[in-house]
Amino acid sequence: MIKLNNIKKSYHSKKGAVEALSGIDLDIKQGEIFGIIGYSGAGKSTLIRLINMLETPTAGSLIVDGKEMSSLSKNKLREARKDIGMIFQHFNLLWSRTVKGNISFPLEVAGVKKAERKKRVQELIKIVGLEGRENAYPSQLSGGQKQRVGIARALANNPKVLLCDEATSALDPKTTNAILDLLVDINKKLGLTIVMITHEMHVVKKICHKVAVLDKGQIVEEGNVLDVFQQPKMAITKEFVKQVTQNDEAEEAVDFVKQAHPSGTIVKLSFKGDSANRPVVNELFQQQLVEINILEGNISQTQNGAFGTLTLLIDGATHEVKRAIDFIENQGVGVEVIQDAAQLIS
Ligand SMILES: Nc1ncnc2c1ncn2[C@@H]1O[C@H](COP(=O)(O)OP(=O)(O)OP(=O)(O)O)[C@@H](O)[C@H]1O
Repeated sequence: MIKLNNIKKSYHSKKGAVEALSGIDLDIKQGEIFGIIGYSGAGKSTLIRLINMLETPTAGSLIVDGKEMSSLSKNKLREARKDIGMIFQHFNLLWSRTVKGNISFPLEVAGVKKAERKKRVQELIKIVGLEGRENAYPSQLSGGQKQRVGIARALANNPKVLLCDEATSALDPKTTNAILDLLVDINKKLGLTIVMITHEMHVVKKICHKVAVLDKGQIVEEGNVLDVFQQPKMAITKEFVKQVTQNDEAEEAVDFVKQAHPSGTIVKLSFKGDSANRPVVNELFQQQLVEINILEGNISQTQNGAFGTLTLLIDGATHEVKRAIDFIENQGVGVEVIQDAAQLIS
């Protein structure tokens, strides 16, 4: 649905040229929710604004729904943009228009007749859950409701792609989750391709199928969300993953146990997909060949399945500890030895 091939973008400022994007390749498939994560200044806004040609690339090819965007005439580009909706961090609503009026606006611009417009606005209000708020002005709405208006407006002309520019960054965690649930719902019901830029890994974890990590104008890592969470390769990706997996209190507890039980073996298990649902530890308990203490654990749900970690203190004869770890690994569970009292790794 969206293909970027060696896309570059430079800005010229008084201080000289700034290369915001230096050779981006991306292939976003129809119906995917694709997250692009990066810190401030990484080039996220530039990248997302390129997809609907609010910015023009300095070099490279950009194909959306089979069309090379940079070679379209003004009229053709206007047409192509109808297939690409966009929502923003600060909603960008028209403050003098009601909810109805805001949602109706892109339909008016597209020349849709009044009766049809009215019907479509009602449909959109239902999709985004704003029934009863049709006549309210933006100043009378909560942040979440404002973003719902933004979403309805972006969907008005039945786009194929929805671009989300830090769409939940101005919202509290509960409202963020409600808006993310709505986006997943829309993706499923309408088969819409969604591209989100964000600096929050929670957003990626909750709704994206794939993720690309943007750093200094380059994609440094990309993949299926579950794979990236379980095996982040680059240091920057590890930092982002920690945003949702790090539990400082649990780490302190593990440090305490390490000192208190220097003769125990501590292992961190990582579960992914199906292995997260297997009663591996229960089976070890039942075998009664080693002593097991659970030190910490967590599980997260992504659009590609569950992943989680469990830290165990295992005590017993060396060969039994080794057997227990082999057993765990044979169940498709990752094992990282944190304290190697049984000298498993020689
Ligand atoms: N219009 C512009 N003129 C000059 N430089 C620009 C312009 N827009 C962006 N830049 C520069 O390009 C780089 C990437 O900016 P961009 O806004 O795309 O990053 P970002 O990841 O979206 O960051 P943020 O989250 O802070 O908006 C930055 O160095 C920025 O200063």
